[in-house]
Amino acid sequence: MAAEVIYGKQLAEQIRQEMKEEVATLSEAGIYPKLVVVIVGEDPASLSYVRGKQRASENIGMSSELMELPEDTSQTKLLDIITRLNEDESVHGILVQLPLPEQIMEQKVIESIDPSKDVDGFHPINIGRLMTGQETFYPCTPFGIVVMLKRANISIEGKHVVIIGRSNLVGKPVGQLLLNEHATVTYCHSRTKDLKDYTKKADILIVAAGKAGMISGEDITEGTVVIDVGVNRVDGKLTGDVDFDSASQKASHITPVPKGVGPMTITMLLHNTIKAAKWIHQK
Ligand SMILES: Nc1nc(=O)c2c([nH]1)NC[C@@H]1CN(c3ccc(C(=O)N[C@@H](CCC(=O)O)C(=O)O)cc3)C=[N+]21
Repeated sequence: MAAEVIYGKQLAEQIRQEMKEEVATLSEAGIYPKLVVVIVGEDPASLSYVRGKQRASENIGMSSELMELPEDTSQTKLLDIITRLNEDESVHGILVQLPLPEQIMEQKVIESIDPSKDVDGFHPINIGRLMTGQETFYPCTPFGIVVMLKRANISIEGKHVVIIGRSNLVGKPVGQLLLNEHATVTYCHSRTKDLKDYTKKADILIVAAGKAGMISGEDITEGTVVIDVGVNRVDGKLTGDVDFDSASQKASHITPVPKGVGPMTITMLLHNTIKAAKWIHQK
């Protein structure tokens, strides 16, 4: 049986339509959610992502500013800029595009962002809140995955979720979010022995390893839900970590790359920015 393809892109458009209305309502109340995206250097992939974020913000009527800094920007300079953005009351969300050039310590930058403007959900305070089951900004890709599962009517409670990848950006937080949703979670990674023993036992398999085509149909059992978080460029083309053609023969549901998780990530960034704007005005 061929899998049902979950098009994140379609879901994202639906959700963005809802958010567009919310932004309009907020603006009637004098609240104008604003996101600032900071990018250091000119990596073409990073530039293309941040342009996607800009476009998405504009499409829902949200104000979004892009700050492009030169590749050789010092850490001090970047931290100064973040301090100013933290203090600027017209700015609700701050996103510093990762990765950063090597003269800048990523963790230092992440921790300098005011947790109440950390729409990426990467600040240790927000990670801690996620771990303790509190309301906070959830990291966009993990959050997008959960919303996608829910909108596709896939139940999470009691399911065995197997995650491949343990990054701070995706693997670790997606496991935590799904644990909060009452899943049983197994983390696998590059040092896991006999990986296939785990992937075969998954009800929901989340592949966020950054290795093109590392999972194929023979690694899964019939009826598995397969979420592909890979963003790999192979011969200039964007491909996931899952071999779609073989995996979709066995999966019950599968997400494509592109048009799968990626558009949901951007949508949750917009969601978090709106949430930030509402929070600030509640204080
Ligand atoms: N501080 C920070 N926050 C991030 O959220 C962040 C980051 N840094 N660094 C890089 C990664 C990557 N990322 C993507 C978001 C959307 C798509 C996306 O929308 N992709 C489209 C296609 C885009 C294309 O064709 O190039 C799709 O999958 O259909 C991809 C990748 C966010 N990231």
